[in-house]
Amino acid sequence: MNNRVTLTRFIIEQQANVPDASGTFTMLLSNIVTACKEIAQKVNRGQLIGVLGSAGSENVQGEVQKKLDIITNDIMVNSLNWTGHLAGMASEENDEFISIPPQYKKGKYLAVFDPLDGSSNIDVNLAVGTIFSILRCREGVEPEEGDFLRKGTEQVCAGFVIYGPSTMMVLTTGNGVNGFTLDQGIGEFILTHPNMRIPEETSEFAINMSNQRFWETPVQRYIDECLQGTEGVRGKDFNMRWVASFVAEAYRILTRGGVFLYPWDNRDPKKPAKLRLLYEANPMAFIIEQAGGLCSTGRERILDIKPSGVHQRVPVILGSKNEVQRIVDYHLQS
Ligand SMILES: O=P(O)(O)OC[C@H]1O[C@](O)(COP(=O)(O)O)[C@@H](O)[C@@H]1O
Ligand SMILES: [Mg+2]
Ligand SMILES: [Mg+2]
Repeated sequence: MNNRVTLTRFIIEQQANVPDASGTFTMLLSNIVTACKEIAQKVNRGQLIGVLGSAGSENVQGEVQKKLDIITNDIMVNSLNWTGHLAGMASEENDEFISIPPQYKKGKYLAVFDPLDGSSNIDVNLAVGTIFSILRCREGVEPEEGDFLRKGTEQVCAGFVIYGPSTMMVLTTGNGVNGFTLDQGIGEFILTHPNMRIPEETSEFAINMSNQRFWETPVQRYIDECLQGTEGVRGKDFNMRWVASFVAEAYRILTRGGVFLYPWDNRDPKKPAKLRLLYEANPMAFIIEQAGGLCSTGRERILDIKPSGVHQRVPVILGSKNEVQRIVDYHLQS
């Protein structure tokens, strides 16, 4: 007998425990899974199908778009807009939120996503990913921007897919975190990492050190103390990693602990933070907290922030509980 648990079976079994579940959410998630499998195929075939390189355009955030940023966004939008489960969508790659075409029914959920995270890594063949979050919406109506501006605590589901040596999906619906590996042979995600937990202690940090001179004092202090190793107040040596792919950093932390910082900095006064709240920080914060970690701006829990805009950016400090708490304490003391 085959005891492998597919993602589809996992979701259906979880929904069976929810009274009055209509199956809508299960079907929505299944559509996201299909989109991510298609993206995995494109990423994997790379230049064989001519998808690498720049598209020569800019997105709303003034970032140069890669061809794959656009291709993956189209895949997500076109896989989800017809299903009848969504009232609308918002994406990193679209200035305004995305309406459901008039010929299709509007549903009771909103999907927000970063279709290709870490896209600067695509041309150098390093891991990239897709991040998504599902929110509730007033049913059957054309949403307004305000419908998207919900606190992270209100997320119904958050997940990310990492297109690495293996393609994996990490998912939470607020009941722990589970990891699934895509079995290319049968085209199904299989539960391989049940109940992922982040160790509370760590001696590994991830930060873009090239921004050091722009950080605030609490972050300077924390990193200085890590670098002093056994000779400093921490009394132990730290290791450093920086993949420049949020999904890869988060996955590493879920697997072996660690702390990730993309903190506030004063490099560009118009852009004091890099990561976007709705479709990067919030879904990751939900996952990290569900796995026993913490996620903060340094001054505020990410999941408690009331969003002010669909593309709002926030400082992000996440990972092993005791380490994030230490950095938050340094902010409180400053
Ligand atoms: O290039 P930097 O400044 O190190 O920033 C890397 C960060 O930017 C991101 O690539 C932003 O995501 P996008 O690629 O979706 O814009 C994160 O994945 C990563 O953590
Ligand atoms: Mg991103
Ligand atoms: Mg992106």
